[in-house]
Amino acid sequence: MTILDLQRVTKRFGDKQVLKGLDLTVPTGAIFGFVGENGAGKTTTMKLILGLDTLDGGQITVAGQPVRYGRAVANQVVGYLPDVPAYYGYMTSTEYLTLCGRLTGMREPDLSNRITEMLRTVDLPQNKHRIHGFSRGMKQRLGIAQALLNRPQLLICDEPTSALDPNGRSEFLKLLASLRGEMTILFSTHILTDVERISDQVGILHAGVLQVQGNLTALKHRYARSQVQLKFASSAIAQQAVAVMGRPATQTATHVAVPFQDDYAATVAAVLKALLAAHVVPLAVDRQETSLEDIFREVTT
Ligand SMILES: Nc1ncnc2c1ncn2[C@@H]1O[C@H](COP(=O)(O)OP(=O)(O)OP(=O)(O)O)[C@@H](O)[C@H]1O
Repeated sequence: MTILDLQRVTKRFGDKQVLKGLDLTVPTGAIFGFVGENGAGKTTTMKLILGLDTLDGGQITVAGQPVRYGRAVANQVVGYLPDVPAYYGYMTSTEYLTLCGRLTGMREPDLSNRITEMLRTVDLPQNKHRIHGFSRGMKQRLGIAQALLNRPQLLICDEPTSALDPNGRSEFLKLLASLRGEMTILFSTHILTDVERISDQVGILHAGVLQVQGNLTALKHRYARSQVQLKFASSAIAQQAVAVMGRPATQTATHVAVPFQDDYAATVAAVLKALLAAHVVPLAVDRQETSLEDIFREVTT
């Protein structure tokens, strides 16, 4: 089942063609990490999904319903957390959520019950504190409470962790992960380790199209690069190691990566033999795993 489907979507601002025929499919129930360089068009794509901007070409459907600019049909099933949520700072979180709920047609007593439930979900106290005194992390959590108020099937978050410190990020990711199974989540980010931590699906936007999309584990398998990684005490020793190895190797500061075809053990044995013969001793030897960052670099450069 697919909750979100973009087909051949194009979008231009002036003479800049941002989206050039974007196809994107998000399976129901996925946590989808949407990544791309600055200016790749992630926010633009999210605004198009929300019907907040006009499509130049192509089509978007959310839960089987076509999205049209300015029409909120699809928005009844979508919750949105913008990159910089705007609040009325003089309100308390309960007052703010009450306003949001009323604007979307929620009524008492469902609204009050839902607000209590959502504040508990995002771990915010139901008290008289005004939003202007909230930390960035608390504001992001309030943003999620607002986005979830209307029981969306699809939650869209635009760079939700970029302004948070490591603890705030970790808590926020746990909150998103705790929603798994209740809804589908599409979130954009530059922090690839965040995607690796909670996403099962990933899409990499580059040059106006999705260069790669799919299950993260399958992608890592597909892009797996077989390399032995060696660590040395200094860059000078690493450089010396490359010189005595007699095989292709890439040095990055104190590390040297040696590609191999099939046999990890045989490669390590041959490399160590050459190094020890020259009295060059590595501090560590490891098999390099493919990270999302490796895949990102490969498809965007
Ligand atoms: N309303 C607009 N008018 C003109 N240009 C725009 C508009 N909105 C976006 N752009 C341009 O479209 C391109 C894509 O912007 P967008 O914000 O979608 O990228 P992004 O991938 O979200 O970037 P970032 O990661 O930096 O937030 C950028 O070059 C941006 O300057």
